[in-house]
Amino acid sequence: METLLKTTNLCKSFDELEVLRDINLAIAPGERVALLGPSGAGKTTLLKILAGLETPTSGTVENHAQRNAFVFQEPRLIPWRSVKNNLLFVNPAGDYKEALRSVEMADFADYPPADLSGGMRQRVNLARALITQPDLLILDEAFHSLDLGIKMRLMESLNQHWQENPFGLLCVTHDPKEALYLADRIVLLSARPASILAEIEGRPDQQWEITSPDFLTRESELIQLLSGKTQLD
Ligand SMILES: Nc1ncnc2c1ncn2[C@@H]1O[C@H](COP(=O)(O)OP(=O)(O)OP(=O)(O)O)[C@@H](O)[C@H]1O
Repeated sequence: METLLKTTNLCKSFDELEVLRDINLAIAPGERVALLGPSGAGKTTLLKILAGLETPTSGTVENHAQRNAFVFQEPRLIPWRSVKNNLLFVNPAGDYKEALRSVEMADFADYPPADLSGGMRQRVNLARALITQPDLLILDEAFHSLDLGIKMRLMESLNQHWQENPFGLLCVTHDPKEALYLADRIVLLSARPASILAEIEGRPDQQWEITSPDFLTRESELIQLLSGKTQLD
């Protein structure tokens, strides 16, 4: 299998605190993977290692992506630039209008980030990642404080972007709905120290509807699995 991103026996401890244990994760070009795990398990730490913001205690990361885009939990917009100029800063030739439209922020191009709500800043953060046309997009709870309606529409929009130009996606979430909707494959993590418990199928095809009986059945199975009511095979 051609690999876009691969971790081998990745381990991380902060002094005595063991956070990641032997994470072996591989993502192929154009593949979408969700990391689903309990709060405090070590998911953000894993993404920070992938972004080069933390060093692993042991193990390796291979990243073959040409253009990586990271969306971290807290928006990291440049405060003195308008929304539009935050996007043009990362890609001066990019279509900022289209990027803002896809996150329903087209009317706010000239706003400074300080005049937006937290959820709006999160959406601009996502637009800023999309405008770089990444071949690897890494999302850390990118939709966490958004209401269900906008969350669904943004996930649909992300899906559209992917269909037009498939990119590798690694998204970290607590939300089974998000994992099932966005990802082809779901990696379940244990509580800290995070290790991989299981890998299960996510979205089966492009026709997958979030309100279909099939989706709801899978969602409830996943919730049971996460709450420990079902044994993994
Ligand atoms: N720089 C650091 N120094 C010491 N401990 C840290 C550091 N960064 C994270 N930790 C600890 O590592 C553990 C995992 O944190 P992390 O943020 O990776 O979890 P998470 O799975 O992303 O959580 P959540 O889903 O709640 O965001 C926590 O116990 C946290 O306190």
